Amino acid sequence: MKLNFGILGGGSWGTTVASLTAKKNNTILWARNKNTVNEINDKHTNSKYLPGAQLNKNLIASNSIKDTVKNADVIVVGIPSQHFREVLKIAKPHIRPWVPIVSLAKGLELDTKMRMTEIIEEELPGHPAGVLTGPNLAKEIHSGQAAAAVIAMVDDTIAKQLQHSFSSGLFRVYTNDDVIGCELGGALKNIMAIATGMGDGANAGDNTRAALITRGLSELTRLGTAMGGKSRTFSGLAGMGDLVATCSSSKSRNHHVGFQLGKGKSLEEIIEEMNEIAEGVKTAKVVMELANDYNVDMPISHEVYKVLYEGNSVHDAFRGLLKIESGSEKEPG
Ligand SMILES: NC(=O)C1=CN([C@@H]2O[C@H](COP(=O)(O)OP(=O)(O)OC[C@H]3O[C@@H](n4cnc5c(N)ncnc54)[C@H](O)[C@@H]3O)[C@@H](O)[C@H]2O)C=CC1
Ligand SMILES: O=C(CO)COP(=O)(O)O
Repeated sequence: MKLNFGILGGGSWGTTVASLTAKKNNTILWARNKNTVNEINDKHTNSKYLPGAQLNKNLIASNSIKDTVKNADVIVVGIPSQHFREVLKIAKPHIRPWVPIVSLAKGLELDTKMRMTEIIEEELPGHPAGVLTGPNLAKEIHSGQAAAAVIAMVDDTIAKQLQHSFSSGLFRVYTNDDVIGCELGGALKNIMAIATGMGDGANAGDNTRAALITRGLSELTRLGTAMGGKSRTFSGLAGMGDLVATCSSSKSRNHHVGFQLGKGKSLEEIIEEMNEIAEGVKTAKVVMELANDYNVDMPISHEVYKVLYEGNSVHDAFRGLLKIESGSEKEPG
């Protein structure tokens, strides 16, 4: 069945998902920048966020949130986490009742520590809220490389319908009913990508990267399960899958931030030079508070936090991690 998709956010991931859904659904993409809207409609490109990528010709872009959402059967939100709520509030009066809302964002709200589906439930009670997540580096999807994702919704019937609507050719979508686990997997792995980026930038080596990914997985599983996620989710696409892709890819913006820190640049310089969002920078702050709230040990995230916000160097971070006594792999930590 052909659905009407209303997608909010004309950055690299919102545009990519819109181009995918436009293959077999009616899709309108809202971007706040008029030039981006005109470029997508006239040339089928978004050169600011996806240089060189050719978008599906059926994709329509709009500068009006109202026109984007008013007839939509599904709303997809590709706005970075710290601005997610403000855009949802503007869209809210124009969204039809009971329409499912799917988040693409991989972060947590700073002031409230909330996940994006919690924000959806708070702002739009009664609307089924879900997340599309997994190892999905936008630029690879545009170059026609295969990828797998997860649509997580509590309601399995809606999840299956959306699975069909989001799937296309080389983009394979699985379902999961663990919204909390899937959402946390996506948000927490960004901090680990900063950590492996730091190691790569400082030439720490492949063994170090593997150790960080593996211990990072147990760290994010520990917090994720304490917060209500299912441990199995963290070994799936939304957990280990995304962790491996992001922690080992120079295409990841979070890895890029870590890499540049490893090369000795300051966070301010790195952010200044970037055109895109690296969610892990802000998520690291929220995660320190959550680790405290849930009494969970998060040594890697803590070292990343100290480099980002307390003036520690990347070498201090590695020294800090090496000082921690190695436990047993049999224990959950
Ligand atoms: N790019 C990727 O490969 C993937 C990104 N994600 C997630 O998707 C979310 C969106 O990221 P990207 O599209 O990559 O970011 P981006 O940095 O490419 O673009 C961000 C978009 O949000 C818009 N935006 C920012 N602040 C806004 C505001 N206050 N009001 C309205 N629009 C605003 C910008 O204009 C831009 O269109 C993030 O949470 C990211 O972690 C998830 C999977 C893959
Ligand atoms: O989440 C992503 C791929 O799955 C994108 O990662 P970055 O935001 O680090 O580029």
